[in-house]
Amino acid sequence: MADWLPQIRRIAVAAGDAILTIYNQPEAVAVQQKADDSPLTAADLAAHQLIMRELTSLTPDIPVLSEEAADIPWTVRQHWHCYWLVDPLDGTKEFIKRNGEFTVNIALIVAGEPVLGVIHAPVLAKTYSAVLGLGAFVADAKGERQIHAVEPVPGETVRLVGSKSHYQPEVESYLAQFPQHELVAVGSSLKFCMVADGTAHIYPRFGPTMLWDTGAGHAIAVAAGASVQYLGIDGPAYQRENLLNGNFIVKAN
Ligand SMILES: Nc1ncnc2c1ncn2[C@@H]1O[C@H](COP(=O)(O)O)[C@@H](OP(=O)(O)O)[C@H]1O
Ligand SMILES: [Mg+2]
Repeated sequence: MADWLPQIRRIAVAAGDAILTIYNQPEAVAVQQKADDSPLTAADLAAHQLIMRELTSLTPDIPVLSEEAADIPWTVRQHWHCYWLVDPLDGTKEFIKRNGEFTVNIALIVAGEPVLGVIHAPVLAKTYSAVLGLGAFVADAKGERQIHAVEPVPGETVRLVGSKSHYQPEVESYLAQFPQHELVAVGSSLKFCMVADGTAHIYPRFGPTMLWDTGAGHAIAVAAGASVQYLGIDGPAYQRENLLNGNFIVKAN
C-alpha cells in the first residue's frame, strides 16, 4: 500500500494542475447547480476525469467512488472490500470565491476504514499524505516533513477550526466548554490537515458532509495522532449505504 503513495500524490498534483488551468481563467468558469443544489464547475469534472483515468490504470481491480460518479447502488458497493474514495475538488464554493481554500482528495478504504489519504491544495502548493501506521507528511516548497497533531496546553487558548461556507450554530454551544478559545474559518478538507499538523487542536463538524469530503482527511488526521469520532454512526464509517456523514469531531489526542 505504501508503494502506491507516490503515485497517488502524483495523481492528486496532476488533478490540481488541471484545476489551476481553469482557476487561472476566471472569466471562463461557468457554474452549474447539481440536483442537490451544490455547485459544479468544469474544474470538478476535469479533475474527476483525470483521477478516474489514472486510478483505473494504476489499480484496475480496485473500484472508485468519486463525488462526480457516485451513483453506484449499495447492492454493488456492499461487496467492495476496498475502494478508492475521491473528492476531485473539495471546496467548490471556495474555488468559485477564489480564496484558494480548495483541495483534491483521494483515500483508500479497506474494510470500512481509511488507510491511505492524500490531500493536495493546488493554490497553497501543499500536499498532505498519510498511510496508517507510517505517519502523516506534508510536502511544499520547503520540502517534505512529518507532521503531528498537537494537544492544547491546559490554561492556554484552544484553537478550533470550522467551515467557512457552511456555518452551523451548534458550533457555538460546543465552543462554550473552552473558556479560552479561538475559531478560524477555513474551506474544505484543509481543516483535517490543520489538526494533523498542529495548526489547530480541534475541528468540530456539526452539519452535513459526504464520505468523500472526509476519507483522506480522516486517514491523515489519524496517522498524525489525532482521533476522528463520528457521532451516531454504527458499523465501519466508510462501508455503509448512506453516503452522508453524521456530525464528527477531529481532535489531537
Ligand atoms: N447540505 C449539505 N449536504 C451534504 N454535504 C454538504 C452540505 N453542505 C456542505 N456539504 C459538504 O461540505 C463540503 C465543503 O466543506 P466545508 O464547508 O468544510 O468547506 C462540500 O464539498 P464540495 O465542495 O466538494 O461539494 C459538501 O460535500
Ligand atoms: Mg467535497
